[in-house]
Amino acid sequence: MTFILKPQPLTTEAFAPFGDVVEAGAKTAIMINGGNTERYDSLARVQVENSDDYAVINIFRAQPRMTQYGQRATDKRTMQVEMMERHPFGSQSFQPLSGEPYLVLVADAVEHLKPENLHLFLARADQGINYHKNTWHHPVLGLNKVCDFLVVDRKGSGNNCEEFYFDQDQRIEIQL
Ligand SMILES: NC(=O)N[C@@H](O)C(=O)O
Ligand code: NI
Repeated sequence: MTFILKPQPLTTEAFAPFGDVVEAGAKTAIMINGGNTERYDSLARVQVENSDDYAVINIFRAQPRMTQYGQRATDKRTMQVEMMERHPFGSQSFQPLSGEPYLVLVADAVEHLKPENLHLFLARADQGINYHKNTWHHPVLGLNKVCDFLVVDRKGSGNNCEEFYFDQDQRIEIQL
């Protein structure tokens, strides 16, 4: 039996158990620079675990996964979900740079993931996300074309990436 995942719109409220939505207008702006600029302040915090950890700024260039999984006869686009990961020592944020929507797949904070623990969101091109420390998520999911993301996450000692693989006989599909 295949477990089908359909995306819901990304909103601050729906995503709150997993992290923050980083978008202008999510909060009232502070006028700065003599009224020239709106500052949407502290939309998210960079979480690091240890005193000698530090935050880094990266760019991820993500290949579109849905296209990689080809087109069905019904012209639905599909992708199989095989694994999830989490970062126990820090948050991880993704801000799209390519003007494209993208998918965000997260899961409830349980140790043995089941398909029903998964939650799929469709993010607009003007919405970023910040996974809180230890939030289960799928590696970045570009949608329509190669997409760049500005990524802020934690650097430091220890293994900051824990993976969970679903049983091979458990087929889980994203369908659009
Ligand atoms: N591995 C890595 O840096 N990327 C993942 O953490 C991801 O969420 O895409
Ligand atoms: Ni990650």
